[in-house]
Amino acid sequence: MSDRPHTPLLDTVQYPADLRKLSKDQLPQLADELRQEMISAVSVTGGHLGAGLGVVELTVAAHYVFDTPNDKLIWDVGHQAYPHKIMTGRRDRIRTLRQGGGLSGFTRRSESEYDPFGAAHSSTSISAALGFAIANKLGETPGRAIAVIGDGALSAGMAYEAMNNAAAAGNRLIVILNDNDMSIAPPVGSLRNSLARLVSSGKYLAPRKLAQKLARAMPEPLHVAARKMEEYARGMFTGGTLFDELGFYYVGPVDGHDVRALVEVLENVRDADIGPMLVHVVTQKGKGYAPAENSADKYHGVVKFDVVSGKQDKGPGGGPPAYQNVFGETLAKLADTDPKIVAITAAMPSGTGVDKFAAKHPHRAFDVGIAEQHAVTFAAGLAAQGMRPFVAIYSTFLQRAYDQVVHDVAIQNLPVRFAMDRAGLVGADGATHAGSFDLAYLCTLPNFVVMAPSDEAELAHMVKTMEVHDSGPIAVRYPRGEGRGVPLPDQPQALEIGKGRIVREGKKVAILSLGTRLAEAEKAADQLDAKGLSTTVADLRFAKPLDHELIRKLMTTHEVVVTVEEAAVGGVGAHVLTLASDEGLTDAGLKVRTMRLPDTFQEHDKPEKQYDEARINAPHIVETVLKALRVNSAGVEEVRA
Ligand SMILES: Cc1ncc(C[n+]2csc(CCOP(=O)(O)OP(=O)(O)O)c2C)c(N)n1
Ligand SMILES: CC(=O)[C@@H](O)[C@H](O)COP(=O)(O)O
Ligand SMILES: [Mg+2]
Repeated sequence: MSDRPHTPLLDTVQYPADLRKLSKDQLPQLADELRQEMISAVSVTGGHLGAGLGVVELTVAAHYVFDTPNDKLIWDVGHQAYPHKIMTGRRDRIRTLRQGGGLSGFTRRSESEYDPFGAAHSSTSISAALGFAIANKLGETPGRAIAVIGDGALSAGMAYEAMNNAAAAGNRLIVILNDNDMSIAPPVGSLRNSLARLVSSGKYLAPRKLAQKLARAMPEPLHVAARKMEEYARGMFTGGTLFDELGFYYVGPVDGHDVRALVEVLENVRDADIGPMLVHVVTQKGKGYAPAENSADKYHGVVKFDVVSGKQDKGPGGGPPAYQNVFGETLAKLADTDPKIVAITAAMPSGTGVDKFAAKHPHRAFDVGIAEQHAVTFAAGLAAQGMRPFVAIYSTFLQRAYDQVVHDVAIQNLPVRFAMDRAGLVGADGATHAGSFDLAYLCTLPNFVVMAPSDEAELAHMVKTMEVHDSGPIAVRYPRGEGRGVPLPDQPQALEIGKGRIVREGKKVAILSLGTRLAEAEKAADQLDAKGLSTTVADLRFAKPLDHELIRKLMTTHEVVVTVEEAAVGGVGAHVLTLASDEGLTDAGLKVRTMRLPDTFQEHDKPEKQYDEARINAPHIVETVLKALRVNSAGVEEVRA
């Protein structure tokens, strides 16, 4: 059921200016209607549901109290910003979320003036907000910057780097910590315990008490007056929190679902002039929608679903396994007999398949939180001490740890194993999550081995290859989603490093494929053969080291060589061209064409459409070959001028 809810009050609010005309007593009803509208919208689009449900009241209160868009409200990650989008002039498009041509699933500067800073990778909000605040200070411009950051995102070092630096912003900077005691999975580490202690009394800070405390913190006359108040000194604010040490005035804990209390607390915070403040708001991920509240992941990310039952439209099931699960299960199996294997995830246990490993080997599985840099150097330390660490990180999130990859792993030639999931285009999450750059950023590093499987069985073999490769760093990249449906090997076999394979042999055209484009390469070869253009298809397997022998042979025996990969320029095509140039293979007139992702940040859409737009599907391979040969689509050679 996706019927639209009845929302009389919400219908009067298109922008925050409309919201500010309402009385505080009307806000709970508005929040209820906003929540219903969001559930209804996401039921037809899919997307990030639980996080947004948890911040409905916070969204209303923040826009009610602060002067957005002049005050800058910056949502960390942006996956919780759907209620914010509904309240900031985008309700008419909310049912296009994450669809081709529709609204982004995250905040985006190009989408609205109410999105002052784009996001999707976590833990950037405080730094960005500090930038706005300091710019206002230097420009003597009024306006605050408010960063809303989750407890999960607060596990990343960047958040502390920003806080450590924030004093200069004064009261222009406000951090709202949205503590729902959840990341995608339950949060981890000592920080979680520390936050739990702050909320452990079960009592929330009353706005009245906050007003008194803030008065005490203000300059002397007020301070003295406030000290005389009866309720002095026994409030919830304890001082001495980590945040105080970092120069913030800690306010909390505050009930994040009591919209009236939230408004009053934020009004007090807005009006206090005592330096940067951190408001600790306690919320529940999935709040107000029973199926989300009751599910283990709080409906962090969902596909379309039935609103009444909460049942998600996951299809019939029984299809090929997802790459992430092939990785996790293969590694778990190898670890049965290899006590040195350790698996590390940075807050993505299910997304990376590390949960499968953890189920069998809990003491050798580490979720380090959203801390990719730490994950990589932690693995480097493990490797230096003789362990076999596998760091499973989405390709896009590994970008954050590039210096650790170079400095801590590659330069020291340590055998850290990198499992890079979500390589290539990922669909609805769009450009921020596309794994486009890993080949470019890894293949240039001395010491690295870089692989890409063409199907799930190849992935199993590559995991085995990584296990036994103790002489230096090794990485494998594979896409989001299901495999091709090929049988998985009982005993994965280690591949010979730097050796590709011929999948089919021809004479005139050679397609060198890396990764799962192989299926498209084979389709293209069928079509080229049918036109009388006999085509070889090679599965390179290794982007680094390249199979020099294979490539040299194909380049000296074929008329056209086409490379194809699911990665940006600078990947395997670039390295094949470098090899060809180094060896003079193109000197005799060989035609080489490289097919790769375009030099643009592609918009969110269905992956198949994105690949079509990228022009690396079978028809595009055929077209590229025909153009290189100056042959028309009927296979007839064009007369050259
Ligand atoms: C650098 C980075 N690593 C991992 C992720 C994947 N990710 C997105 S949301 C999320 C959980 C964030 O938890 P929290 O900040 O508490 O927000 P909540 O979903 O609980 O509202 C994670 C791990 C990411 N977006 N960015
Ligand atoms: C917001 C975020 O970064 C994650 O929730 C991400 O959207 C998950 O992507 P997958 O669905 O590919 O695991
Ligand atoms: Mg959280």
